[in-house]
Amino acid sequence: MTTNNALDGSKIPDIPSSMFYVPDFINHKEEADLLKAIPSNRWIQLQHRRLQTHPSSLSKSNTLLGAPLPPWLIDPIISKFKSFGLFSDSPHHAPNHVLINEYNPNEGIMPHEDGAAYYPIVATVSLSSALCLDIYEKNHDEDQAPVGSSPKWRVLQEPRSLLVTCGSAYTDTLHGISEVEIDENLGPDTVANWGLLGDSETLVGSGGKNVRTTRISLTYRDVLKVSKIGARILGRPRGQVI
Ligand SMILES: O=C(O)CCC(=O)C(=O)O
Ligand SMILES: [Fe+2]
Repeated sequence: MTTNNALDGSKIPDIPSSMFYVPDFINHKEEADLLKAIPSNRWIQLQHRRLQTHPSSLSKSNTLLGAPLPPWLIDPIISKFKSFGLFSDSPHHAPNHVLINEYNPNEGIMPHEDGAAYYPIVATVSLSSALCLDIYEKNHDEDQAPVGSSPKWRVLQEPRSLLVTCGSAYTDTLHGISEVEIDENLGPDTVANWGLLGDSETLVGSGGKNVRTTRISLTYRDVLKVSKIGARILGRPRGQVI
């Protein structure tokens, strides 16, 4: 991945190349504005979290119906990505799709990979609460984490932080969030991005525990296949699109 060196000091050590962690990527006001802008009528309730998709969910053939993202998902976040050179190598040179996940304490997501519908880079902005993202080495035979296996690495995502996953971290690992109320045993030897955290002192003060509150994540991606059918219906001259 090319960036304009802005992420040079943010690479998480030990994890396969590459994951980058940036604390305080957005400020408190930007966080509050985003939380207010998330529409309350777009949530889809899943068993262990709720989810919304912008501009829309992918079709069965992993195609996105081309449409702009809403302005509140573009500014300030995508503008900041540009200043880091993020997505400059991806086919559309910017993310075109955002999943918003909300987890209450005790909720999470099973170990999985994000897969081939997307260019292999995902940028995650966390809001409201910290929690640990667990990273597993992929079992190449089964394309899944061995049942009952424990994570090889843990990444603590603080509110307002950015986590970028690309390259073999995207293709050769799985990620998940455990269904616990408290992330425990957090310290320099157990948290891969410990040295990059914005506030490790509070964690030390609380005996290495993070008591979760409701956390929202915005995951930005570039969907490879985009259908221009919307533009065609609107009557653009033939031959101009696709
Ligand atoms: O909430 C997160 O940080 C991870 C979400 C995730 O893995 C996904 O939406 O694919
Ligand atoms: Fe994921």
